[in-house]
Amino acid sequence: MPASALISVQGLCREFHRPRRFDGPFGGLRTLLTRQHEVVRAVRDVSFTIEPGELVGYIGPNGAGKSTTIKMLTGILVPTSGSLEVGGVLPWRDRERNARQIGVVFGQRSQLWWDLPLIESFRLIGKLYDVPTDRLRDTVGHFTELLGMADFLQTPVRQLSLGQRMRGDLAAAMLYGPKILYLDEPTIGLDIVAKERIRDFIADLNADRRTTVILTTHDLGDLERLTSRIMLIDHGMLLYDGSLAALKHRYAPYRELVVQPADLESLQVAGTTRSKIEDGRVWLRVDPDSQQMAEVIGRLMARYGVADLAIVEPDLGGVIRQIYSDQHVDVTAPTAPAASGSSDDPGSWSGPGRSGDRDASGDPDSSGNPDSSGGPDSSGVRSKP
Ligand SMILES: Nc1ncnc2c1ncn2[C@@H]1O[C@H](COP(=O)(O)OP(=O)(O)OP(=O)(O)O)[C@@H](O)[C@H]1O
Repeated sequence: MPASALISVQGLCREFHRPRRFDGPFGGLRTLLTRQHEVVRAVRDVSFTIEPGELVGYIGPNGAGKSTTIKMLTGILVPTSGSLEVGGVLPWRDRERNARQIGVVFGQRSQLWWDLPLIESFRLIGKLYDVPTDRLRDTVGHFTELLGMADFLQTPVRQLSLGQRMRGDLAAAMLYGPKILYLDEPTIGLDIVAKERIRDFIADLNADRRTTVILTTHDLGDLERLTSRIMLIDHGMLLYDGSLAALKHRYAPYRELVVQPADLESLQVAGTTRSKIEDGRVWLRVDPDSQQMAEVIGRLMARYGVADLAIVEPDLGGVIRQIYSDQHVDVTAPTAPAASGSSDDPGSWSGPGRSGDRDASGDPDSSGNPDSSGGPDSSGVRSKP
């Protein structure tokens, strides 16, 4: 692990065993009688390191393995194999020490006391984490201002709106000054104003306190606003680790000019291809590596009367949709020979490789299988090149 890394994950695997379900007329009965199990490889041979102060977007479609990874990082789940270290601690072995250095916010669940006023939850958390009274008061005051919580500090948590509760959860997770913040869908279900407030708060924490943030989200606005590094997981495998800009460039290596010309039909501009015509406007695709945008615009303006013109960045939503829909992987056994991936700089793409240390361990999670060790992944996988 690099000497400077705060989080180091090597060959991390996590499997779950679940009953095999049969379809068809007697499927239910067969499921019940056969009691066969299948192995779900929720996380397969994932490796990465995160430096102090990074703000990383951990993304992937539903069921990709994001929450399972976060649960291992927070010590809730024991890895089937591989190794992970967070601030010098093995999270699943030393959960208490790990808990002191991390804050966790799950968008769908609250960590606050449901029946207590929000401020009382804060006080309790301060006590649990031995925060000196003065410091707690200052921190609560500061967060109350930043997150606009003054109006509902005395309100029982069960009466808070989703946006208010989320602000409370975020503040609670940071009251004791953890160096790492795990955020699982922190803006889910919020209106645009509430989202912005939460994003600003996260950005400030990262900038002012150098809090390391690992953000799991399906909201592309969160990614655009907050993250420069993206780790993309699908079917349990880390497929991409690199900058957001490189990801866009790989999948949408073009810019678009949106033009409202006087004469729609005759518009032909050298160095561009038409990608769309809608509402009297034409979308012209330009490859910025081979064409100077200024020259293309110059050619366009010289020949045509143009009422309106805009330059459009590649749409991250389209990029991500394309990546997700390109994956063809079966997450469950049986297995087939592996294909290997390759890397790109600055972002790297990877397929499955060999897992790291075998480290089969006991498992507090009822759905896990203590006997299942990971080991080299031999699943049939087609991954991004
Ligand atoms: N306790 C469990 N028992 C059995 N299978 C599980 C368990 N937890 C997760 N899985 C399976 O592991 C895989 C990864 O799930 P995980 O919750 O990590 O995905 P995710 O990327 O967080 O998805 P989402 O975006 O929908 O929250 C899925 O196939 C899921 O069904």
